[in-house]
Amino acid sequence: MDYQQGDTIVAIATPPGEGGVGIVRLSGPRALSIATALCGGSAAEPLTPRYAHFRRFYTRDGRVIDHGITLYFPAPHSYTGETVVELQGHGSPLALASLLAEAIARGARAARAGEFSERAFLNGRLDLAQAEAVADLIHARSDAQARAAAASLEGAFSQAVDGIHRQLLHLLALAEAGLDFSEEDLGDTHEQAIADGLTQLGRQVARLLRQAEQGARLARGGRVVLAGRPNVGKSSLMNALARRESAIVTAIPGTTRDLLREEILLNGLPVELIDTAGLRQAGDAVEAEGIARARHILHSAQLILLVADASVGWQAEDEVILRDLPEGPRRIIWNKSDLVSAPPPTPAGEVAVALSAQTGAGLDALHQSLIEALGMHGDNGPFSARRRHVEALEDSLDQLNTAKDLHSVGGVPELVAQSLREAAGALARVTGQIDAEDILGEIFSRFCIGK
Ligand SMILES: Nc1nc2c(ncn2[C@@H]2O[C@H](COP(=O)(O)OP(=O)(O)OP(=O)(O)O)[C@@H](O)[C@H]2O)c(=O)[nH]1
Ligand SMILES: [K+]
Ligand SMILES: [Mg+2]
Repeated sequence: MDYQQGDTIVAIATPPGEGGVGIVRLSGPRALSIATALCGGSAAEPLTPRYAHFRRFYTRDGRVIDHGITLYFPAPHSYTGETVVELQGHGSPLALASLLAEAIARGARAARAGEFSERAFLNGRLDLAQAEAVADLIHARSDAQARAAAASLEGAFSQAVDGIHRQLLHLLALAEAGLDFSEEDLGDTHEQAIADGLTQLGRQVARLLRQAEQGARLARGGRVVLAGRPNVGKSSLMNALARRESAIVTAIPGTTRDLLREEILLNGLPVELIDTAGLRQAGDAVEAEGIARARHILHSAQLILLVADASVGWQAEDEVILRDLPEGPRRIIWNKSDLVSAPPPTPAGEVAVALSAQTGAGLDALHQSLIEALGMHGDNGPFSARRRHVEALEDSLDQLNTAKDLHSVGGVPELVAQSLREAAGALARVTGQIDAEDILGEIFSRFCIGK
C-alpha cells in the first residue's frame, strides 16, 4: 500500500482518565499539515523529524487548548509506516477531547480500534503475528504473559515460522524438480532427500505447534467454575483461593445468587475463578436467575470444581448435578474435610481433592491439581500465540504428514507437491503473508482505540 494514499487518522493514544501526560496521535498523508495547523500554523518553526518541539496547541479560533511536546515521524520511519505526528500534552480528558475534535475538524478521521497497528501491518512494519502480540502485550495480566507477548513482538514466533516456511519452499522446489524428469533421471538420492526433508520438517512443525499451544494457553489464561449444592462451601473455597473475603459466606443455603469473579495466578498464569449459586430447586425468582446463570457459565469453563460436603458424603443431589455437567475436565472437591477423619468414597471414575476451605488444609494439593488439570505446569512457552496460529500449524502438519505418506508409498508426485504447497500456505497464514484480508477486521477490532 502506498503510504501517501488513504485518509489521515487520529486518536487519543493514552488511556482514558486523568494522568501526567496525554497523547494524541495522527497518522496518514495529512498528519504533518494538520499537526502544524494545531500547533499554530506557519507562524511557528516547521517541525523537524524526530525532534522534540515544545509547542502550544490551538483551536481554529486561536484559543490555547494545552501545550506540550510535538514529535514528527516522516513516512516510512514510524510505527504505522505512514507520516505520524504525536502531540504530547497533559493527561486532561477535556483538553485531549478538544485536541481530538480540532484534529477532526481539520480533516482527520477518528481511528477505529487497532487501526494504527493494522496500518503498520499493511505497510509491512509488523507481520500479523507481531501485530497480534502488540494486543497481547497490552492486555497481559501476568508477568509471564507480558514476557511471552514481548518475545512474539520481537519476532521470536514469526522467525521460527518463516524459517520453516523457507525450508518448505526449498523442499517444494525439490519435489517439483522431480515432476519434470522421470525417476531414473534424478535417482534414489533425490527421493531420499525429499523423504528426509519431509521427516525433518514434520518434526520442526510439530515442535513449533507444541510451543504455540503453550503460548496460546498462556495468552488465554484459564476459567475455573465452582459449582455444587447450596451450602457445600463454594463461596468459602473461592475466598480461600483468592485470599480475600470476596463472596458472602453464611450458614443459609442459597446465599450466593449472582456470579462472582476473582482472578488468581497459578504458576504465573491468570486464572479466572467463578463462584455460582448453589444448584437446587429455586426458592424464588432471584435464586432461579442465579441458578440459570450458574448453569450457563459452566459451558465456558476450562475446568469445573464440583464442590461436595465431606461431612455428609455423596448425596443424590450431587449425583444429579454431576450427570448434568457439560463435557470437559472436572474435579470433585471434598470440602469440610476438617469435620471428618477421612474423605468419603468418591463416585467411580472421578478425581477428587479433599480439603477444608475453613482451615486451609488441602489447598496446596488443590493448587497442584488445578495446574495439572489446566495444563499450566512446566514451561509456559517461549512466545505468545493464539488459537488461530495453533490451527494454522495443525493444518500445516496435516499436509506435511499427507505428503510424507504419499511419498513413502511412491504416490503421484504432483499430489506430494500439492500437499507441500498447502503446508507452506498454512504457515504463511500465521504471519499474514497470505489470506490476511479475511481476518484483519476480526483481529484488529479487539485492539484499543489509539493503538
Ligand atoms: N467446618 C467447615 N465449614 C465450612 C467449610 N467451608 C464452608 N463452611 C461453612 O459452610 C457454610 C456454607 O458456606 P458457603 O461458603 O456459604 O457455601 P456455598 O456453597 O457458597 O453456599 P450457597 O452460596 O448458599 O450455595 C458456612 O456456614 C461456612 O462457614 C469448611 O471447610 N469446614
Ligand atoms: K451458604
Ligand atoms: Mg455461596
